[in-house]
Amino acid sequence: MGHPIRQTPKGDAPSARRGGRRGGHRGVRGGHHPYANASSSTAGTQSTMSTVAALTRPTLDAERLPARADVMDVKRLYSTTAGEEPQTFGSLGKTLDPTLLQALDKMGFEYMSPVQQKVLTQLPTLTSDCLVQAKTGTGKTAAFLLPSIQNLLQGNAPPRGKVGILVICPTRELALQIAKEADGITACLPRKMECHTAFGGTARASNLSKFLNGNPTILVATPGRLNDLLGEENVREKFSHIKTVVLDEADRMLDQGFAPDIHKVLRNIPSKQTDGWQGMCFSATLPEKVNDVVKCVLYPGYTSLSTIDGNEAPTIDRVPQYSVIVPSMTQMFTTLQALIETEYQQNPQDFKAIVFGTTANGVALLYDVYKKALPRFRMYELHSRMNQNARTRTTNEFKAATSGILFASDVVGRGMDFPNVGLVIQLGLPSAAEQYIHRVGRTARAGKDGRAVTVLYSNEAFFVHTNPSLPIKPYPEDLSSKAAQYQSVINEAFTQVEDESKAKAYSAFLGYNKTFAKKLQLSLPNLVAVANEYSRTMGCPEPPLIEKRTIGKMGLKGVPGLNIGSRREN
Ligand SMILES: Nc1ncnc2c1ncn2[C@@H]1O[C@H](COP(=O)(O)OP(=O)(O)OP(=O)(O)O)[C@@H](O)[C@H]1O
Repeated sequence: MGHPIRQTPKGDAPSARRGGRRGGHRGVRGGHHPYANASSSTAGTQSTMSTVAALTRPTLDAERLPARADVMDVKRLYSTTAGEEPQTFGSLGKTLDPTLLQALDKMGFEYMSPVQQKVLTQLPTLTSDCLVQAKTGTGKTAAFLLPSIQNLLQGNAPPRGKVGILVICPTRELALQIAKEADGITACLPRKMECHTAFGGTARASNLSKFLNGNPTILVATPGRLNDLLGEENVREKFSHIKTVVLDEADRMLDQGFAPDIHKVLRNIPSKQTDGWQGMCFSATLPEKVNDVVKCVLYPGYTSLSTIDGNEAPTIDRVPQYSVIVPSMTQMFTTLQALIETEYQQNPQDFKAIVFGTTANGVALLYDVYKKALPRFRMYELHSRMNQNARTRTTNEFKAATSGILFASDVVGRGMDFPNVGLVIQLGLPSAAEQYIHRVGRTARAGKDGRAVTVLYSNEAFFVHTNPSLPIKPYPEDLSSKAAQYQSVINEAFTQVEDESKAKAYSAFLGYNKTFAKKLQLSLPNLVAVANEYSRTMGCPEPPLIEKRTIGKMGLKGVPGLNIGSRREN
């Protein structure tokens, strides 16, 4: 990964709580904290400086200001099924600093969500280690930021220039989103608490220098760039007074893909055993196996909190979930078109949807074709083949959009909060139930309603049967005849899509499905036959060329039906 450590500008606010409680049940360093005790003259100076900073960086400030929540919806949402009203943050008494309460009020956070209430009232202390599970979109971000920030405010702030809270999360987009929420929560402190981000994709040097020369009390980072930076001695020194380490999307951060990176990070910051920092792990999905691996950040005896009943699927109850099973690859694109049209006709007002594809190149192709086939919608694409600027721009645009369709890969499958998405479509086999659940969670957030539809071809249909706890029902309408009517529209759209885009999608399709060939009950020649059917559906007269080396890497050497050759020479 490549990219920035970015400094967060934000405004300062008037009042401060003096002194404050001292927390910590084990060896947390105490000491003066710079946020709650600013004298009025210091606070005044800071305030003026921040105002200047804010004025000179208006765009950045606007980008990072959290939107106000819809209080009425949230009150209904956070009520218990027994009809009990949720508690307000104000009812917590002295648990939270008045400046944090003031900021929450500004953000429109009046009532605690169930996970926030559990964390703030049921943890033995705000610095206790915890493993926390709560459904998607129910406010886990504030649930880990509030106690960790409060801890700094009650006498445990690190010295100036040092990192106090490290949040590690899987994607760049999520890092920015978490940082924005941290900015919101700390917006009313008398003295600015800087939140920096570190993630791949943009200039390293300038951002590193901002981090080193700044005062990054909070750092939100993705593991790759964080490790890259931790290779530098002066960066490691910044972590000498770390108080809290949060793993957001903990099951993802500790799975095979990320775990080595996390372990490397942990080797480069003070040891938990000797330093006693607080560990917090949060996710909507915490499969059993996570319990074996969380010990790298949590002490034995850590507190487990969950807002999900034992056998319940961690998807939001308000989301009706459907599957559409398509008999063959040839109907995939027409069925998606019919589905979008049908859903739109049912809910035309502010139609805002996300369509997840299985691979980045597959998503790019979907975007290319539906831009032509569904011109009435504003289309967006978001995947790892785009540069970071384009990714950030699209993220911000789609967050702000009242309607439109985002074609996305899993870079935004977890954690991302796109307000008012009313429909999530998944096209192709989700790699695991957890991935399915997180994608569904991009809708019905913060009290809003939503629907989710998964479109699978027949060999992929096992996904529904092998995950019986997921409340997926057959789609209430047979879309086949409607789909057939869109054949010419799709064919025409494909004539306008570049061959290169088709070839990349074809290759990605082969690579992705090869890893699931057994589950799909496809022999390798049959897998290639399905991929070739996919390419014919895209209007390719013959299967796109695929390099010998790529075939070898995919483990498809010698499999009949492939068109071996180099696209570059042609
Ligand atoms: N107490 C609250 N009152 C009003 N809105 C809230 C409250 N807490 C969180 N929100 C809003 O709810 C939305 C979802 O919150 P958040 O992104 O933290 O959910 P999450 O549980 O982390 O979701 P995911 O599992 O997808 O990561 C955000 O827009 C957030 O600003």
